[in-house]
Amino acid sequence: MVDKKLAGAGLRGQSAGETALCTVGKTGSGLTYCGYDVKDLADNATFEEVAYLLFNGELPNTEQLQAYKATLLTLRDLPQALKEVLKLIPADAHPMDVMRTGCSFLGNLEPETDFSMQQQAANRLLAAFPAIMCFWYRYSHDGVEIDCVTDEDSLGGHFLKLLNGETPSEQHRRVIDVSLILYAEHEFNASTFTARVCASTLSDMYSCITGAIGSLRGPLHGGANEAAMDMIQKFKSPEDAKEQMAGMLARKEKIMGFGHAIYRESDPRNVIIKQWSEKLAKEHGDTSLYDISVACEEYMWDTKKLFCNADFFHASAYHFMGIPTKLFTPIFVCSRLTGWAAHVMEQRSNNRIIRPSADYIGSEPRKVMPISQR
Ligand SMILES: CC(=O)SCCNC(=O)CCNC(=O)[C@H](O)C(C)(C)COP(=O)(O)OP(=O)(O)OC[C@H]1O[C@@H](n2cnc3c(N)ncnc32)[C@H](O)[C@@H]1OP(=O)(O)O
Ligand SMILES: O=C([O-])CC(=O)C(=O)O
Repeated sequence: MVDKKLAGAGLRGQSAGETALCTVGKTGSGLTYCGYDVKDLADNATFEEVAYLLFNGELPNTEQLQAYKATLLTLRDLPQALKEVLKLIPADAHPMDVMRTGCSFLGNLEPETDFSMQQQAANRLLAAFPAIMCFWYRYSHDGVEIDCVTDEDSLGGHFLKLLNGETPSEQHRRVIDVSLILYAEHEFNASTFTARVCASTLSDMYSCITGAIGSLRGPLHGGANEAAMDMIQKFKSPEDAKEQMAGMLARKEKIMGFGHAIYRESDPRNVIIKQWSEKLAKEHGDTSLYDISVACEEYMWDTKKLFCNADFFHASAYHFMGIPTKLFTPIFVCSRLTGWAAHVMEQRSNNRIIRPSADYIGSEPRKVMPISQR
């Protein structure tokens, strides 16, 4: 993994602090959580183990994992007042706005009044996010008030069961788990940095996470998985994809799901989710969307040396699992909450308010003229 040459706008290449949580573009496949390669974790761990790792710095043993999952299990249901708020949000609302409101409102009901409650607040959001997303979605789209408690052992399985009302297959449970692992943490990305800036003012956990959701929402960040889906669905065939992408590039449009602020040659998460997308395509019985995605990948590399980031093959993978496109970025929230909260805790453990300087490019000093003379 070669480092991208980093310089210029967007604070690129400037260190904005220290972290023990993650490296991006440095060693191994290019992404590590607390020293573990993301591929190793995706192959050999579950999302709950990764959440525990990010919060504690070490992977859990069997007893610790069982205890952690048992804690999360008790925190999955939503307070009635939050359900009532979610019922007020219309079906055409942006689901990331729903997540933002859900997070913020829970912070009103169960505020983090003291930093000794930080792990509790993080656990609560981790356990409740799938229900916040699915309760709103099923109520606003199908008029169904779902039960927010399921017998699914994992958070990924819990989400799929809340969404579909039926027990997910082993393969779907595994894919969603891998996806949650891949999205969990990524150093000082825009949304995590938002959370850390907020934490540096000694604000509460819910405010930090609400702000981070707002940053993740944009199509240059987490919103790209949804935008990639909208794009590939418009392509009729691999040949059509290449033709249309040529037009987009000629018009200087950004191709969503490609490129990265740090990686230069590849995003290590892509190869993992791409393999799962291929498996799911075969299970689905129609591989055309996967074939179109592969054509996009080849075309972008051949013409622009741009590679798929984590978001691109997530689009087809989620689609093959029957997940509505509008829920793609909220799933990212359910996962990245672990990284965000771990960064908030790390910031608090050695805090100085984050307050950079700016290069002034405005007017020279001048006097206020009376309004009648302007
Ligand atoms: C999980 C995540 O958040 S991963 C990121 C998800 N976001 C996307 O997929 C959105 C599409 N991608 C992008 O907009 C960008 O690649 C970003 C925001 C991810 C990174 O931005 P930067 O670090 O500024 O990109 P970078 O410096 O590599 O850009 C180099 C050139 O490639 C172009 N470029 C980069 N990505 C793309 C793209 N996806 N489509 C078309 N052109 C692109 C840039 O416009 C730039 O061209 P220029 O020099 O003529 O201005
Ligand atoms: O690191 C970034 O800039 C964006 C990204 O891939 C992530 O947050 O997962």
